[in-house]
Amino acid sequence: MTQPAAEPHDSPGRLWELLDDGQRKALRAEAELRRYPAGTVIIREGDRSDWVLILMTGRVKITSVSTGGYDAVLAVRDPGDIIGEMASMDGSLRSATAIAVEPVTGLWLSARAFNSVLREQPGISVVLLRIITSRLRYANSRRTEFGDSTAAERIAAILVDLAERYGVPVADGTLIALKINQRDLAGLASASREAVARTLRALRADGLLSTGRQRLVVRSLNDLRQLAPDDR
Ligand SMILES: Nc1ncnc2c1ncn2[C@@H]1O[C@@H]2COP(=O)(O)O[C@H]2[C@H]1O
Repeated sequence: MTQPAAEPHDSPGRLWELLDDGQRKALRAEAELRRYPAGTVIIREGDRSDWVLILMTGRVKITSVSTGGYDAVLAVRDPGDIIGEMASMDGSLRSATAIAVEPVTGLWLSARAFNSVLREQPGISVVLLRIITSRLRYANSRRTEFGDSTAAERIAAILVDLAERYGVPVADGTLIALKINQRDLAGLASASREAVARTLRALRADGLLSTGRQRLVVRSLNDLRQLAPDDR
């Protein structure tokens, strides 16, 4: 799989890429390398556990049980990102579930070791703060952008985001190089599965998208952008 594109929405970037050599060395000194096969539930929502994983290879999807009772995808985390920092920093239960979409390797640190490195290297905390601030900004913008939008517009916005982050040029457009199903799209767009199926059908009919088994090709990113809510 190709390297992910930079995150949209002015993200500061991924933790590992933002650290200097000394900061990386301090984390590495306290870490164990752990591996998780594709499909592993690495973190389970509601569990009481406290450790972090800095992803070195493989992607992870972050899901949370929605009011409808199914798992809604909140985000996809890429190599360089950290997961598990929330419970490790505030001692609360795990806020979401993290599932390996691909085989994952990462640097694992207990919360105690992680917090002690943060105390020794306050620069890492500053980077983390920037990342968490950007996540809140993104959540806020999603709420306002998505507030008045239709399900079809939200789905279009999510497809644009995914194509920008994970797009690989192919003969007929931009392939979203990420295993994602209609249920995942529904979670990301806060839409029903029926709305996703209907919207994908309409986009296919309009020649904006082609779909196969877990294969999505955006045929015209510009046209799709026109359908997404305005202030993206
Ligand atoms: N909205 C989100 N965007 C990205 N990552 C998240 C989001 N919500 C939760 N997570 C990650 O999922 C993890 C679940 O365990 P924690 O609550 O310890 O820490 C959480 C974060 O690392």
